Amino acid sequence: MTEPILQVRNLSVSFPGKQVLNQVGFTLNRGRFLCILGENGVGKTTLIRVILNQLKPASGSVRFFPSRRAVRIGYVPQFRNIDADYPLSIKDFVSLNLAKFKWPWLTRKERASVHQLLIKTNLDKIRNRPLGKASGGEKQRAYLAQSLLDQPNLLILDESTASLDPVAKVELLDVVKWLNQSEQLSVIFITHDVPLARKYADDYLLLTPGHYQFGEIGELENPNLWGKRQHA
Ligand SMILES: Nc1ncnc2c1ncn2[C@@H]1O[C@H](COP(=O)(O)OP(=O)(O)OP(=O)(O)O)[C@@H](O)[C@H]1O
Repeated sequence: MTEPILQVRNLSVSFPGKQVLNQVGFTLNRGRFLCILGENGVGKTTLIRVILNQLKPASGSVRFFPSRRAVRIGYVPQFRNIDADYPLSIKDFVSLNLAKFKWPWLTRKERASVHQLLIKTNLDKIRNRPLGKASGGEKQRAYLAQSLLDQPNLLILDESTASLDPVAKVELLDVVKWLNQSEQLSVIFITHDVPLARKYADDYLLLTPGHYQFGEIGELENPNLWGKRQHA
């Protein structure tokens, strides 16, 4: 086992009239791929918001190792469609997050790092295509490339494969898994897709109302994520 990068302990979150997370705890070790599973409304996004320090928990703690400063977090959101007439090329979209305070153009070093990211995410051949004309999977890989610009060591994918077709899901997650293994990138992947979690994750955190399970993915019994909703 490697050392931890993130440790969550006894985390509870309540909204008016509703407890969402109850004493949740888990450890993400460096270079591990963790998937967070759970039915709609159980608190997956809430947990991520606490980890990103956007929400204060009622109790419990979130610790980063060796320090908060040493952990750079990349975030890939849920798929959002982009208008077909969105004009920026894939390359320019990926470069958007570079802080261009002084010069509007990219330095040689910045161009090289964007170039590398386009190769890593299999977008280099279509780098000049307008993002609006790209497929759903290509758009999502462009978000992934953009999130990698700051060289994160923790990547959070927030239902990023939802609404992609099976081939596009695999293309995205193959890149993430390759980065996870070759660069020791730690990954948190929120998904409803249990087979996909089994294919890519090392560890799982299953949130259920009032409870949770955490362990290695091989120990996960088939959760009925939809049972409650279907019978409600
Ligand atoms: N700011 C808020 N104020 C009040 N209730 C909230 C707030 N944020 C989230 N909730 C509620 O907390 C619960 C958990 O929401 P959350 O978005 O974390 O669930 P989730 O597991 O990510 O769901 P999904 O799979 O549908 O995205 C939901 O019932 C939601 O309505």
